Amino acid sequence: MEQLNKKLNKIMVVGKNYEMPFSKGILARSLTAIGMKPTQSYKLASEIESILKKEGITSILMDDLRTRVYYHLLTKNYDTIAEKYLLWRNILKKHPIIILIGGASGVGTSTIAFELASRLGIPSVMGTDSIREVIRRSISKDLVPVLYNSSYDAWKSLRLPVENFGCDKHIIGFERHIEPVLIGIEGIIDRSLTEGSSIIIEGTHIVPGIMSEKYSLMPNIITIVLTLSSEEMHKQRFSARAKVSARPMERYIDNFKIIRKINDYIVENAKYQNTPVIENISISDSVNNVLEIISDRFESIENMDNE
Ligand SMILES: Nc1ncnc2c1ncn2[C@@H]1O[C@H](COP(=O)(O)OP(=O)(O)O)[C@@H](O)[C@H]1O
Ligand SMILES: O=C(O)[C@@H](COP(=O)(O)O)OP(=O)(O)O
Repeated sequence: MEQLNKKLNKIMVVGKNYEMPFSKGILARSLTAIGMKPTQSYKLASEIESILKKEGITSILMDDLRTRVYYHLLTKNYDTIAEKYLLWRNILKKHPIIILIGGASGVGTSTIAFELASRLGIPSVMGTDSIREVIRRSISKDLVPVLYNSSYDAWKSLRLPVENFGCDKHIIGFERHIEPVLIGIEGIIDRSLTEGSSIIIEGTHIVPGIMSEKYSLMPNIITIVLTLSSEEMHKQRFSARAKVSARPMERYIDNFKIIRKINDYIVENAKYQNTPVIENISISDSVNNVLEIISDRFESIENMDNE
């Protein structure tokens, strides 16, 4: 095998449970995640690859690769980045990180989730609309009709006449709609914690304060809410999405007032729960904001070891 790797000029990176070919892209993204400019990250990753090849290495342990990256950063005078790199790698290695990204339809939860996953090397991203689809298969429409609507038109399936609801019927519909989905979300979180694997769960069904309280006490479960204060910008996101997916914008524009109400409701809950709220105007600013929030949690995540 080693001979073959040499012939193919391939370097295998060996982790605890898996091995994969060395990728400059993956290494560069992990450096970008801690604040290095993409061009510098890629240059550094290329330098490390050249050194490994020059030394005739065909297989390297993940831990050894980390150490090499750390020292290479030091030799290039990236001292702060080197320390940050070590800290991030140690945290991600020792603890599963569960990132929950909530926000009304169209504010950008899936976009930010995928971007974050790529930067952090988190292998799983799960949309709450997919979780909802699974739950739909196990709960009949007759039993929970609101589950079969979208978040913004669930109110149409409320059984009692709408005037019987003291509160806002759209919000009651939304709350009833997300409730069964929470069972699935919590199941996935529990499974990830038991397996020790990191995951990002995103979608409109993530509402601060509505999930079981035990999760808010775990520092490695990080909830973030995205919003757009500008209604105009929010509307434009639906048309942008319609251009690249099979989701027509009309449905969302027709229900826009209710979607905005859901946005305000999620943001209000977030503020009440001290959950960070990010204005998702620029993708890179939003991602950097989330990365900062995660690194602010490092100390408490590390302390989990001592409890
Ligand atoms: N920060 C951003 N800047 C510009 N466009 C964005 C940004 N975030 C998301 N988008 C775009 O907006 C649309 C809706 O985003 P999406 O992630 O599908 O929303 P959600 O998952 O919250 O419904 C997509 O076309 C996406 O590419
Ligand atoms: O229920 C909802 O608000 C959206 C959630 O999906 P995102 O827009 O958040 O991806 O799903 P829909 O039923 O419109 O397919």
